[in-house]
Amino acid sequence: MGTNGHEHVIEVTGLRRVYGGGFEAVRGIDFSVRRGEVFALLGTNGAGKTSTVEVLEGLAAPADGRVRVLGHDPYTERAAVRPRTGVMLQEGGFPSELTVAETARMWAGCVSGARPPAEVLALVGLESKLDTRVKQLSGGQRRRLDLALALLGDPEVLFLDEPSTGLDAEGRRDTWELVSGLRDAGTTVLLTTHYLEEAENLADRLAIMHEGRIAATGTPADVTAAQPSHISFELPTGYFVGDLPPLASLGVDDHEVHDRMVKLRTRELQRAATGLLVWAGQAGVELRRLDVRSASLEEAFLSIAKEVTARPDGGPAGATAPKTKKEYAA
Ligand SMILES: Nc1ncnc2c1ncn2[C@@H]1O[C@H](COP(=O)(O)OP(=O)(O)OP(=O)(O)O)[C@@H](O)[C@H]1O
Repeated sequence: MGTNGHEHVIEVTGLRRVYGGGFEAVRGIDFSVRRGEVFALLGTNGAGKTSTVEVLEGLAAPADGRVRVLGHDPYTERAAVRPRTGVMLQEGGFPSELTVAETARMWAGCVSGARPPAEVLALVGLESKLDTRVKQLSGGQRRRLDLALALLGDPEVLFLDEPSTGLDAEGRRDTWELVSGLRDAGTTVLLTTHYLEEAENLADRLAIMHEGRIAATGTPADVTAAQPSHISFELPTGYFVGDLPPLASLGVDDHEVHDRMVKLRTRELQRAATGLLVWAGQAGVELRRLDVRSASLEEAFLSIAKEVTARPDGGPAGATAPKTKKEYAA
């Protein structure tokens, strides 16, 4: 697709990434991100999110497949892509003796047409820490500094690897507001996160990665719609489950009963809830502790994660179990 109008500014086709020891961390994935969209990559630990984002950032070459950022190959055409993108790595490393203001000035020196450092530091709420040495910042404040530096070049595309890890609830909200504001101003954002609430709040579209593949993708609503909803209530006194209308006829997939609490799972929430309430109205009974709930992104995520654990080998599809990042670093 072209690079004007509603173009895809990030395009990933058949991407594979294989590490030195032969471990295939990314096993052929496809997705694209449109201009001005926030796209979230979610996944279990070791799913391959960072391995994917590093290729998009031009830090590593794919073993196979095609990746384009703003119409360019980010690895071989780094010079064309880098000035138009902002990158917040999972672990930013700064000289710890420099102050916040010095760090931002130093970074600005490496960016052509950089925004005034004080401006981006104010955007992330670090204006009162300008003279504080980096080593004296809290973990959350360092993440904010990371984000400020990613914004210095006023990027068209922003890569954020776990931007709110280590932030307190307020800091996380501030980051969400900042990212929403950037999106409203036309910035395309690709972020990885472990916070499902963050993806639900921020992402226009998302992909859930699992063992190097994309297990589910779409808008948060699309992804949750694929999961069953739940209805629970207490069986009225004197009634048995068999007294309820035939559950299959209400679109109920399965049910369980514990201590008179009935739990129904259905992909047709309205039909099931209506059938149940009409039955209760006609029978003249009250359904105590009634709870009707659509699936959440968390349920979608957990059901994908559960599929792994339920598999006979209980582990990743590859022959060798992946090592931790620390083991590789050792
Ligand atoms: N340098 C490396 N060499 C070999 N394997 C690696 C290397 N870095 C990561 N891996 C492996 O690749 C897989 C994917 O790692 P990656 O960091 O991309 O996952 P992630 O989804 O970002 O995980 P997390 O949520 O834990 O950050 C993991 O199994 C990891 O152990």
